Amino acid sequence: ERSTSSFSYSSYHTLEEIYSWIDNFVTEHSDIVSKIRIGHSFENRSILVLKFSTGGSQRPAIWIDTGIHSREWITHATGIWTAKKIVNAYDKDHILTNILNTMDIFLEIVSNPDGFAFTHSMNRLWRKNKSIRPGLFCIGVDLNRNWKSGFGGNGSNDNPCSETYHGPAPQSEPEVAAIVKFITTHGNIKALISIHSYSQMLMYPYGRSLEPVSNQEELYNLAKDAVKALHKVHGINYIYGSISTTLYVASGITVDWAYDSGIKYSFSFELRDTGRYGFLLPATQIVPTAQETWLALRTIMEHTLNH
Ligand SMILES: O=C(CO)C[C@@H](Cc1ccccc1)C(=O)O
Ligand SMILES: [Zn+2]
Repeated sequence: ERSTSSFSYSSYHTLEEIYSWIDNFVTEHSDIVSKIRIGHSFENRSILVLKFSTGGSQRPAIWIDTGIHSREWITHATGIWTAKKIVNAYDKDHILTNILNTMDIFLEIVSNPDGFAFTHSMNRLWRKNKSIRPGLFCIGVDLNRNWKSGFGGNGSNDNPCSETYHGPAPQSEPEVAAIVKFITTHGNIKALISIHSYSQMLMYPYGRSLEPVSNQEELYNLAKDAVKALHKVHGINYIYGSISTTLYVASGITVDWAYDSGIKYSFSFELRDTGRYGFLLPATQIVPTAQETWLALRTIMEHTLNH
């Protein structure tokens, strides 16, 4: 369709529908949003990032990614709703306006396009990307285990048939390499937020070890404030803490790499629910989930702006 006005923010969408929404959205809000192609997937789909900017150049920025695990459909849907919220809130919500008057926001909605297409066509519960390699008879690498930091450690698997297969080498996957290249080249990313589902958790590094990060106290208190803001909207409870102590040890993960690259405000969300529907969260919960998540995101972005 020609415009986003007929797009339903309370439904799940296919890859094609999301990519055409992105084009319409950028056209309709070209004063504040632009589209950047940061690379391509294993099956040669474009990897797209939305840039929200009110001026300047190379401003300090916030990175948000959703959909790195393709079956976590609530995360892409939340990313789309959040994009719309940002353009609607600018000049109306004073906290978001302050953020965007100083910082840029980068949002990658479909971080694993091949896996996402596969969840629509063949296997709704597919998690990994779709890379194949000679001699291996299982498909896909877990894109949340393919990062350099702690690569190959506990909580990742060297078996290509495993759901947490880390791949042959750090950043071996084009979907990960594209983000690393973008963030490293940009050089001024101050916060990274990688969004998963489900479990209702807000976590920070490290995943690879139980060792606390240097600013653990600050991240703990920020997570507490963010979770409190989230709870106010629909009464949903989140737990929070470091990944390894709150969930389990996981190595080669996005937020450990970000933190070790100097991004001191690195967080991972696990959105709704706690297991009743799991990855099959009903579409009726998309908007409520996105609304509450926005308050937590804004809290983290505001803190980043002020520190
Ligand atoms: O996706 C998950 C649910 O599908 C759980 C996530 C938990 C996690 C999230 C962020 C960092 C490390 C682990 C995972 O194992 O990669
Ligand atoms: Zn996940």
